Amino acid sequence: MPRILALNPGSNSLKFDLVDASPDQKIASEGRKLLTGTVDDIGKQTKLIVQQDGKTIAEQEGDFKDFSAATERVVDFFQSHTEIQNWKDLDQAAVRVVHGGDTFQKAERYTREIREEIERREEQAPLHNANSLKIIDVLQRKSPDLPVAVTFDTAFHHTIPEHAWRYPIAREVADSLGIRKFGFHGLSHRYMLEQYAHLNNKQPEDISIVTLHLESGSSACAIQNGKSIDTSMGFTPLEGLMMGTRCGSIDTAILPYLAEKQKISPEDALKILEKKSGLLGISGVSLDTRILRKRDDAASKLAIQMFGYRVRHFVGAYLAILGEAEAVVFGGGIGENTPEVRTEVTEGLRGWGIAIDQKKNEITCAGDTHIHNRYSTLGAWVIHVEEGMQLAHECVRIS
Ligand SMILES: Nc1ncnc2c1ncn2[C@@H]1O[C@H](COP(=O)(O)OP(=O)(O)O)[C@@H](O)[C@H]1O
Ligand SMILES: CC(=O)OP(=O)(O)O
Ligand SMILES: [Mg+2]
Repeated sequence: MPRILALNPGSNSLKFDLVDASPDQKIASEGRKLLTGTVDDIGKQTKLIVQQDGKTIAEQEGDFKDFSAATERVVDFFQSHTEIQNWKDLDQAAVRVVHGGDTFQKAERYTREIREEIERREEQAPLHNANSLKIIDVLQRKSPDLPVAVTFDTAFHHTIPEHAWRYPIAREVADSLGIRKFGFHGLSHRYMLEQYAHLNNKQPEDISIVTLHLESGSSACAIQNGKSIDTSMGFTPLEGLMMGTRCGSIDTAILPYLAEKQKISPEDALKILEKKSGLLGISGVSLDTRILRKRDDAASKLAIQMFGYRVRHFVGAYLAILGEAEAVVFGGGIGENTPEVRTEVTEGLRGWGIAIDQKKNEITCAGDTHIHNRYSTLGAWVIHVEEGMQLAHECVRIS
């Protein structure tokens, strides 16, 4: 089986997985994850952590000032731990790219032309696209013969119909500037769909569900008959749900008002919405629900309550858009590990038929499971999203 190093630059972290994946496998979870690792809080003095079968096998402190420095250390780790992984046995690197616009519908072999497309979208994904290129540059410098493939968050959403991807703003202006909804986190929404179908012995094309990718960056997706028909992120990954540091959807008139009143540029005003808002901005403490859920102060409680409220708002909208749906699926660091958020979301959906088994909801489950009880007519599931396995799955087919 081809051995793939999957690299996933998030807004805040670099995640990586070493995966054996077969071009014949039907879904990502059929692959085998050999190692997994993260460098969290890039830009700070932080740690590279590598795990094998749930056990930490390496922990290295360092100054990971950017994604290039983090990737260097990841490659160094693999090249120096030949007992775990002989670098020469590696068949491919698979790199997540957040913004591929409407150009890409599947994974691609990395080329100069692909690089230009990624660069063209940098402005619209300022926390992401440039970092994918930094990763690729380091890989190509340190290992020039290693084939590199890329896959795009936007690809899964190319099925969204025009009435949903078009913003209700002047057509000529929007079309001349390419302003439209693209949607992101496609790897994760596709993973949740295919895993849900697998667990329920169904084909993805027979599934209509709402998937929720909830972590530092968060988004919801309405999936009808196996296709994305709407998603909460838009032209950029700022729209939609409240996130770790991003505000999500707000009145657009706030941006110029903020700039004028604070005597700052629109770019600096945007930075407040991108980096100083969300869970961090409301709690004043942290973007991390692991910290917030243990705190008793009103601001931390409000942050979690608002986060859940806004997720519920989108779930309600997407159930209405779908007309018929069989489940709501929670995934991502927050979706998988924060029962308070799942309660906040599902309590309000009792009228739609969701009935939760509170015990199941409280325990952090290791595997994928449903958290509804037997009276529930709408399912509620927690699926542990493996974006790295999905990356490997999508890229192995082009090698
Ligand atoms: N065990 C946990 N308990 C509660 N919240 C968690 C846990 N793990 C992760 N989270 C939440 O998920 C966020 C990070 O998610 P993570 O999956 O590491 O990805 P990313 O950096 O891509 O957003 C954290 O900031 C925190 O809010
Ligand atoms: C698109 C996006 O916001 O990605 P992430 O959640 O990995 O930062
Ligand atoms: Mg992420």
